[in-house]
Amino acid sequence: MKTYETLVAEALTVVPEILPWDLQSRLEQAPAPLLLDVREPEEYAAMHIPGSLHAPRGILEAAAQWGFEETLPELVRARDSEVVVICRSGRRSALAGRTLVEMGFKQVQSLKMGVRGWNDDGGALEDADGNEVDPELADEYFRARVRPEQMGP
Ligand SMILES: O=S(=O)([O-])[S-]
Repeated sequence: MKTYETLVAEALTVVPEILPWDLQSRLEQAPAPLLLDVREPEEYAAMHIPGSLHAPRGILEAAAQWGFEETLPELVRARDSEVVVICRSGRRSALAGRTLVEMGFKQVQSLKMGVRGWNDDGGALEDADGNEVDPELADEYFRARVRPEQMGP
């Protein structure tokens, strides 16, 4: 049996990470990498990095291939170029990144610390209407809320 942590650690052996401040500088150079947010729809709607494409992990494989209702042409076309996968804290993005690597994507990176780290580093976030999100509200939104019964025996 593998734990969540083990699965993420294994994924990170094939998916390099990029730090938020390095992504900020990377975005200043052309061509910019494709930013792919794989969080759930309500998470993306609440706040995301401006310009990021959204493909929840649950539909990632179909989004990354031609011929499906979920196909995202921009993502399929990025197979040979840089893709930075994004989630809240950098775990789901590692797992999703591994899937993309297995599907033949050549330059996949995972945003270390996710949108949470991006916000901590002063990166801009916007909501579903394109309004800028207050960094302090974002900080509160990203705070982990693990209930006692979720901690296990
Ligand atoms: O999976 S996660 O890093 O977004 S909490």
